[in-house]
Amino acid sequence: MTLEARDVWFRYSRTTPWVVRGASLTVGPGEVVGLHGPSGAGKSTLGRLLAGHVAPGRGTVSADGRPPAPDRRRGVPNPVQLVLQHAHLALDPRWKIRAALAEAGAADTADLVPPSLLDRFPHEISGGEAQRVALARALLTRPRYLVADEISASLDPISQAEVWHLLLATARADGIGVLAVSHDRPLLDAVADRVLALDDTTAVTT
Ligand SMILES: Nc1ncnc2c1ncn2[C@@H]1O[C@H](COP(=O)(O)OP(=O)(O)OP(=O)(O)O)[C@@H](O)[C@H]1O
Repeated sequence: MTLEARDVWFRYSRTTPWVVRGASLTVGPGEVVGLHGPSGAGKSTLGRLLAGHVAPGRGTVSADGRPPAPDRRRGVPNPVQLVLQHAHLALDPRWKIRAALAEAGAADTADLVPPSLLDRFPHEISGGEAQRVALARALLTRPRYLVADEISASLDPISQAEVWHLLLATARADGIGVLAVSHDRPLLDAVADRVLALDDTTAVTT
């Protein structure tokens, strides 16, 4: 039972260079793996591949042995959820927070989102609060794995700590495997069980 990329290659079109070149990594249930590397090395692209938002040109991606994808026929969400840096962009500006969470099947959000936020629109909450909502929405789908791509890069230190506390406490309690993508090596050292480097030429190394 793992989230796994095996010798994955990806390019955005047939005429452009490969941006992920033979990357392999695993994330186990309840494990927090950091992914670090220079700008443009392909970290976000690898995160999108692991969440099934794009398909590899070569190699395979699997979550507990299956391609990461929602089962729409049965109404089962994607077991791999992706949370990104700019949370406001992930929230529909026309929907109040309560509705955004309800769409994710949220019955009880009390532990994840302060009730005072529920009747506000996304433009009426801060960046840190929006990231908390985006994270809550992903967690409420009860994922097996979560790819957290620079989720705290735009936040002040207090909001950053709150978002990571929420994520790590839930991941530990529910056995969710986390791939934490960041430029911030000290952050990864603080939150991850192990940190991998995606260098700008080839694959993931420890
Ligand atoms: N939608 C896209 N279409 C074409 N090329 C893209 C697209 N998204 C990313 N790229 C290119 O793919 C390469 C890898 O980008 P990616 O965002 O995965 O790197 P990264 O390691 O996450 O970078 P950063 O740390 O700066 O966010 C870059 O050269 C980028 O310009």
